[in-house]
Amino acid sequence: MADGDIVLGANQYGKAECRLVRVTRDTPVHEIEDLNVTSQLRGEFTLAHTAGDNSHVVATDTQKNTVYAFAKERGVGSPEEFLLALGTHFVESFEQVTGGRWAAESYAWRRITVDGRPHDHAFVRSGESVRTAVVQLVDGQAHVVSGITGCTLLKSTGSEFHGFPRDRYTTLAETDDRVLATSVTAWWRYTRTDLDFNAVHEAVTALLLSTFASVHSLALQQTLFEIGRAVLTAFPDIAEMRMSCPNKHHLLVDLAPFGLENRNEVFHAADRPYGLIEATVQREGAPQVPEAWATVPGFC
Ligand SMILES: O=c1[nH]c(=O)c2[nH]c(=O)[nH]c2[nH]1
Repeated sequence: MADGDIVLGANQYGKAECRLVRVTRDTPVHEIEDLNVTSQLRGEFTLAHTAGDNSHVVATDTQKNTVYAFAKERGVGSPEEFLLALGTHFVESFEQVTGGRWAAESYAWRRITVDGRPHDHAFVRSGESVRTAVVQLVDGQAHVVSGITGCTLLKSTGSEFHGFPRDRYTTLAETDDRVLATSVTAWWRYTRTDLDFNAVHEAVTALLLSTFASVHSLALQQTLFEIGRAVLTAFPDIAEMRMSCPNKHHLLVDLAPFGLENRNEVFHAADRPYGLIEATVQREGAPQVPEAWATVPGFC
């Protein structure tokens, strides 16, 4: 190959956003699992790009069909297990597939209550956030990163912000009582693939919420770190946690022109611009695994 030749770099391909609803109807009490699954293969696909030779190309249509067939044959169970099964299948079935990325969002439903009783087969979309998972197979190693997105939280007190530097452009008043609101996107990386992912996900989410509520916040940065610290302390199988949180500013409305006092009661919920606070919380000295994060959107 001569210097200056044009060659193919990193690539992956697959079917994005396979919307999958699995109904488990072995008894009159049905269960539903609702996912949006993306499958992307990596491996030896050079000739498909450079010569139009598709002999290695597992069609994206086949990848989509596999998602639905697996839902029938093995069920979902948890998004993480489902994605691990998909990835393992493609790597083991096709020599040219050396790895890939399998991702899912999952949406929660709860039963509709009728006459005080949960209905057998009628549901209402619920959930305060969307659950997310990314499984990657890289050099024979499985990386599992789970998370939540769109989890909107608010504290009406118990939040301060002061002590920041002031220069000629600073107008923000110091405060020892403000509204703190955010929409959490969080990801955490597991060190194992044989966990009860549903149970751990529920427990991590509950701990995230309770820590947000109970930490007396001196800044959103501090709240994020405390959430990460709580999660890593409680779950030894989680190696690190990343969070991306807009600071959804609630601006005190000046009611003085109307002769009214505003004692932290009336706010303008501003939508932009917003502070954007992002942080990783990790165990000191633990090995870094950048390949697990490379395709998780929005993180440095
Ligand atoms: O929690 C906060 N962190 C900041 O960095 C910041 N900056 C700002 O203007 N308000 C806030 N609030």
